[in-house]
Amino acid sequence: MKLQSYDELLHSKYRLSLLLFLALNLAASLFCCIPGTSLTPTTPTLPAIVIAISSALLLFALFFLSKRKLALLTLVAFFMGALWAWHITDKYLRGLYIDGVFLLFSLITIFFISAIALSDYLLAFCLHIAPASSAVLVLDQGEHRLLILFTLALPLIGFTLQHMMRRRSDRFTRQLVQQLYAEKESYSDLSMLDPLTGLYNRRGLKNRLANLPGDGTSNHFVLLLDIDHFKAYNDNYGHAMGDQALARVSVAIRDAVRSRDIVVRYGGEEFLVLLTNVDAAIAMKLAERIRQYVLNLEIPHLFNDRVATHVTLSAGIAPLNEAGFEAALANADRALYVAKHQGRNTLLAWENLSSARVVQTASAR
Ligand SMILES: Nc1nc2c(ncn2[C@@H]2O[C@H](COP(=O)(O)OP(=O)(O)OP(=O)(O)O)[C@@H](O)[C@H]2O)c(=O)[nH]1
Repeated sequence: MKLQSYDELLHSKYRLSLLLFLALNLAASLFCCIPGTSLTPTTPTLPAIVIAISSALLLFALFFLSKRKLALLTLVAFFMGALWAWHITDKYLRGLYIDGVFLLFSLITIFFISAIALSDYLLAFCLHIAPASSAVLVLDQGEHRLLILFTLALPLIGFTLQHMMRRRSDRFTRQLVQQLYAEKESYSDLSMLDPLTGLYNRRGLKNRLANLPGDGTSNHFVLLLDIDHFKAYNDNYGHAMGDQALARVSVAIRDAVRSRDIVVRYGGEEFLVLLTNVDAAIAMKLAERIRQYVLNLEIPHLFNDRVATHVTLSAGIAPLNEAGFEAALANADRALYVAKHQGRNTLLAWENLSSARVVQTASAR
């Protein structure tokens, strides 16, 4: 789950609470308005009618007009609470309910609506019950003060505690989602990197290829590089030294190209560089710079058979065109193959294969 979807979940919870709150207010106010359903045959009060109409209109608006988050709950809760207080006062002052049952019944109805719909929103909960509770306390004139206070205090304390617990668990869930998301990101980054060299692996290359910048007309080049006689290096200097040499060569390759070029450890001692948005001349210059940087490392390799006394590499380069990446890779591979056979420590362009012109041969042989 993304943080965004967690926020969407909270948003839909908010929306549902608002809908439920309005529906309960509508039902309760209709109960007060419809003749024969009320406790006494009096005409409906104006606030009850206003509650019914405004609840119905808001419900309609929320259902059909907007899916956006409208921060209405607190405002609507207070508005409805004030109307219910007015309704209770109006009815009570008509003198039909003098035994206190009406006040308690009204109070419990308001609490019921709040408890069902607003239990997650403490401010809205308090604002909804406050006007009616104050009205009931004033109208009762102290006759059932203890009973009313008990009816008020018990749910209020209960809901405050419940609200605090829910806030804690919401915070915890949000942190958890955030943490999981961050870990997922870093795992997916790690899975795209080669642990020895820190360069992209094939999975990383695939990912970068999928998000390659440019509009399709850009000039990209695939450069394939292979360390010369690396088996002999391993055999003579040991695998650990071989690893060190690979790491140093990787740094040299990375240093030789631009930050927008994509450097990949393509196989054991084979590297791939995707030179992006570059013309052929610059691509050749960058490729040659890699060859030179690796030579300049002066990693001793006395078994680099007739090539040099240091670690060297050979390279093939080919343009990435409409034929696609696999075709460019195959072309670069062919050029690399020929470069190896032409003596190694050599850079060969695929276009020059027919004439087998060596662009740069070993200057430091
Ligand atoms: N130390 C080390 N060696 C590796 C690693 N991956 C591949 N190799 C070695 O690289 C060597 C590649 O040898 P070959 O494919 O025969 O090629 P080469 O000896 O470089 O000869 P040419 O490519 O023809 O110049 C093998 O000995 C592999 O064991 C690695 O991660 N660490």
